[in-house]
Amino acid sequence: MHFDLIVIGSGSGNSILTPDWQGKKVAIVEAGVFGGTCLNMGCIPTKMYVYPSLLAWQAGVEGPPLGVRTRFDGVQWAQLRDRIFGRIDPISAGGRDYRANAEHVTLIEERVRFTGPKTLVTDRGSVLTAEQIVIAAGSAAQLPQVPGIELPQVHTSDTVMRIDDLPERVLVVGGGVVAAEFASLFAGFGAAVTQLVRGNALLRAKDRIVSEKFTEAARQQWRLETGQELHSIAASNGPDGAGRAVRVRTARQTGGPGLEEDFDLVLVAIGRKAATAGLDVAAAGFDTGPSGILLVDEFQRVLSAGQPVPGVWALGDIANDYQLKHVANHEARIVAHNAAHPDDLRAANHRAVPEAVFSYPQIATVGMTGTEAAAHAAESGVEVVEYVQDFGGTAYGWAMEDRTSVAKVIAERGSRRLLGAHIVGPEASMLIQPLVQALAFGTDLREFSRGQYWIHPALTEVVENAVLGLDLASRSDDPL
Ligand SMILES: Cc1cc2nc3c(=O)[nH]c(=O)nc-3n(C[C@H](O)[C@H](O)[C@H](O)COP(=O)(O)OP(=O)(O)OC[C@H]3O[C@@H](n4cnc5c(N)ncnc54)[C@H](O)[C@@H]3O)c2cc1C
Ligand SMILES: NC(=O)c1ccc[n+]([C@@H]2O[C@H](COP(=O)([O-])OP(=O)(O)OC[C@H]3O[C@@H](n4cnc5c(N)ncnc54)[C@H](O)[C@@H]3O)[C@@H](O)[C@H]2O)c1
Repeated sequence: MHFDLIVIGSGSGNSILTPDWQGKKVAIVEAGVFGGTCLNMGCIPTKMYVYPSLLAWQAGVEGPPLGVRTRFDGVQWAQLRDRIFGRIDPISAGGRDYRANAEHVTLIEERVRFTGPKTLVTDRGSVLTAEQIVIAAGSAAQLPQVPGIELPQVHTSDTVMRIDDLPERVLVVGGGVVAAEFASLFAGFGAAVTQLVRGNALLRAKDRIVSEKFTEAARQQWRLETGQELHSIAASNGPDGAGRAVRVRTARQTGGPGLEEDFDLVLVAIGRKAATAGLDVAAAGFDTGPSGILLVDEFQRVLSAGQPVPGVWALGDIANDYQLKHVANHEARIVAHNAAHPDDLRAANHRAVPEAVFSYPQIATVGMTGTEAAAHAAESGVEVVEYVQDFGGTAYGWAMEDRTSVAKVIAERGSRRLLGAHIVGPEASMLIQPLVQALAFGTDLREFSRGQYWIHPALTEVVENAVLGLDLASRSDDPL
């Protein structure tokens, strides 16, 4: 079968099919659930669990110290799950039906792999060719190769949100973003959570203040086991793993005995890998980077031996290491334009990519970490300044009786431009947005802090004061 356009992947790839393709022959290939990761097993269901779990956590933990008699009385997990997927599943099914019934679109529900730069073969052996191909096949959760990993009590984020009951004892393996969100939400609902990490801190890729603050908060909310690796998992209740619990053994990095303990559920969250191997992109001769992503140029054209392959585009988790939905969506908008207007190419913009972790506490970051800013200063000779503002030092922070949350900002002194921002605390994902804007548009931070009103006594005063706290005066007679 020959097409004008084939899109592989129905996550952000689904949005490539703009009215520009009306009347053309288009195929969309989806081997899994229509709508991709974010809708079905990623951003959306996780946040639909995180929000009620946060309410539970606040009722149990935040109310009483403020003098309010709140308490958490338990969660009706199955009801919550059914509400979440009762909303999501029809959206996925509706999206699928819309494409399946569109006259100019062929929906191919099979796994495909490349046999040449513009030739694909499906699992059942159909050969597909196209004038243009958009690769939006995303990434997949990784599993460690340890005995027992196939037991039904072992989950990744793909399956864990569909379970029937809140487990009593949860082991979360990994120290990244997925682990942070699930450890928080399970603990918020009252499960006994143990988190197992190889290193000695969580979210280690982030700015030091984020990693330190979150590691400290995690220790207070659940049990954190550091310096250990998963060694094996076995059914603890019956030889076939059909029993309720599993016996987990860990190996200590420093030697010596690890844990040997029963858990009702193990969630493995040790990273996601671009889906390039399953697509056999090597057969097409496409370039891949160290993490396995497809290499693309600024117009999202796939590279082969360093050169763009005409008419082959890639976007989202398969083509960048951010692994974020807003990045996949941005790249999809770029590809949608470029594939339809090859003589008027637009470049993708990856300048100020923010990320939020919807854990307790919430985290949001944008731009350089302190370490990256120090390297930037050493390389360029510019003076870099940073300031950490406690939430507790602002009026709303007093209202919240907050004693742990912080906003750290990093800037260039001479140019008064923001380099990075890192927030750990309530509403971090929203508080970061004015700083994302300042970074994206290169706003002069004096203008940023003094050229606009900041609502008093809103929590945004944390951001205002963080920027005011930076020593941006280039001379002593040049204060903010
Ligand atoms: C638990 C979790 C929570 C997340 N939360 C957030 C969040 O809060 N905010 C955020 O910004 N990001 C979040 N993300 C990341 C976000 O989900 C991804 O960055 C985004 O979904 C990537 O979109 P994509 O279109 O590149 O890929 P996907 O949406 O994964 O789509 C790729 C599709 O391609 C299909 N496919 C793959 N290979 C083949 C093949 N060979 N043949 C046919 N079809 C194939 C797959 O079945 C899949 O449906 C989260 C991820 C996870 C796992
Ligand atoms: N709120 C959000 O935006 C959000 C939420 C969830 C997921 N995501 C995206 O999904 C992606 C995947 O998340 P993730 O948490 O799985 O990956 P991650 O890269 O954030 O973290 C992986 C963790 O697993 C550890 N690890 C790696 N191999 C291991 C092994 N063999 N044994 C034990 N630990 C090991 C790493 O040291 C790291 O701590 C992220 O890159 C993120 O961008 C985003």
